[in-house]
Amino acid sequence: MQIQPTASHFINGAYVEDTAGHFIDVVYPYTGEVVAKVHSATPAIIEQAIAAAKAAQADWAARSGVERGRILRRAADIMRDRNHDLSVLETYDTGKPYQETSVADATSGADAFEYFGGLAGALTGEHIPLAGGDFVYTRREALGLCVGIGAWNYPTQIASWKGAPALACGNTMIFKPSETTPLCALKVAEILYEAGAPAGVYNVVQGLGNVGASLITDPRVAKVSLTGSVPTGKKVYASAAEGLRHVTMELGGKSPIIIFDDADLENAVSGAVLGNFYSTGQVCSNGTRVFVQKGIKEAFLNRMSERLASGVNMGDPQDPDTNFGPMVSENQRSIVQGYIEKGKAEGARLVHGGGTPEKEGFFIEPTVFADVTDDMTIAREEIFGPVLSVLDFDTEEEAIRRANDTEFGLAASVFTNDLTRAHRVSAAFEAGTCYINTHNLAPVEAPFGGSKMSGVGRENSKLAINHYSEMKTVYVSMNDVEAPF
Ligand SMILES: NC(=O)c1ccc[n+]([C@@H]2O[C@H](COP(=O)([O-])OP(=O)(O)OC[C@H]3O[C@@H](n4cnc5c(N)ncnc54)[C@H](O)[C@@H]3O)[C@@H](O)[C@H]2O)c1
Ligand SMILES: O=CCc1c[nH]cn1
Repeated sequence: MQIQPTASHFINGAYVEDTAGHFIDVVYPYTGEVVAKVHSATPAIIEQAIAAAKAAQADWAARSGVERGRILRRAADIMRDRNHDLSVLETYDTGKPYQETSVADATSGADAFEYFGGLAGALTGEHIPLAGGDFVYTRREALGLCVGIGAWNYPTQIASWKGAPALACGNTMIFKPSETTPLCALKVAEILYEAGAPAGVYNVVQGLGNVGASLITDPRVAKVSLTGSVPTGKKVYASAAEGLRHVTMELGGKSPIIIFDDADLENAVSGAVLGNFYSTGQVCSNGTRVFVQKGIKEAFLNRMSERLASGVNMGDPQDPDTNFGPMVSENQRSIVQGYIEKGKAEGARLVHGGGTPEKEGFFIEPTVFADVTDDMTIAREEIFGPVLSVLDFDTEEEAIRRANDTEFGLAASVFTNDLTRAHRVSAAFEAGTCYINTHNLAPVEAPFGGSKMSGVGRENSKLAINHYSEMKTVYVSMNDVEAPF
């Protein structure tokens, strides 16, 4: 399988290159080897992409929703047919195990194109009757040229979650992947074009933050959707505000999982595993502050340690038996190591892991701390790695107050067998995406996004349509015009 892309950028239906742009190395996190190289976009490439996406938009929006939807659904079918190759590529790009990528990445992207492809033909305005026979009708219209900017943890999913609703509504898109994982979005662009999306409708340009910044300040751009960290979100939101552009901000988190004494222990451990160690802990909605009620705490810690000791298979991410891969980069591994050292220094009790195995690749062991207090750095800052912190509590009121005591508000979950408590706690959470007796699922049918500093707007579900379109009001008079003079 070829890992090196045909060229760095995909613009106007073709791969394009400008070797004047500096090199970005694509490093395979399992071996540390450079497996591909792309060039960062030059000002000429950025201009080419903006001009192409702008020129393509009117014709794309003028097509019927059914036609746009058919193309998106065809793209979904191609993605599913190529799931194996796309998953292998996702694993090279990120280091996530093929066991995960083969069920969670291209499949999630295909779900987005299928779902929004299905909705495209059903997008309508409404008719509003008024006094005297006058009426208003509304037209749901595309915003225009949208820019998507991605993080490195889910490159195919992010490129698709932004592209699918944008294109369904009649917008065109320029997507800039993370410089750490530049490969997968190119495949999404290639597939959309093959499925029948006209040239210029979905484009990909490579680069670091400066390329993203140039895209979002161009007056031809109507909207920016970022998936990234809170510090980047603040900068991008501020730049977008200069031009009063629409925004979606999918940012970081420090989400709580609350486990009550009456919870099913095995399910609670499974939820905490999913919420801390899936994708080697590199998931935005991870529940890294695990509040465990005192009566179940020791049983929870024992079972978690047993499951980690017997269940984790760390190794070659392309091996389908591997279920725990390396961190995405050496830099991310050293950030996580720094947090583990802080956890120890600030007095948390290391219950499991904490080390870096003697093997090639940017591996770090799944790590569990107990006796974590609310003021410790590992309980306050997003780590974005496989580090689970257990904090114990006595009462429901206390757990909710402490769970909400964070600037973030991405996700939250509660594990209990008490039905009314489950809904009461979910209502009290200050978070955009809540779970009862599970964690971290993100089906395309459900809104996904954050409250507080974790973001603005929602991806997925019918709500995403509102973030990629706007309503035009048309007032129709059926009467003579009354004027004062
Ligand atoms: N809420 C979500 O849905 C979600 C999903 C995945 C990841 N994330 C978050 O993403 C972060 C990890 O990803 P990361 O390290 O790639 O994030 P990051 O903020 O460093 O970078 C994200 C993207 O923004 C670009 N960028 C950086 N500075 C920019 C600027 N000034 N203008 C425009 N673009 C700029 C980067 O090149 C990259 O493509 C974590 O905080 C994680 O929680 C959130
Ligand atoms: O990384 C954040 C988005 C996500 C959550 N679950 C799967 N993808």
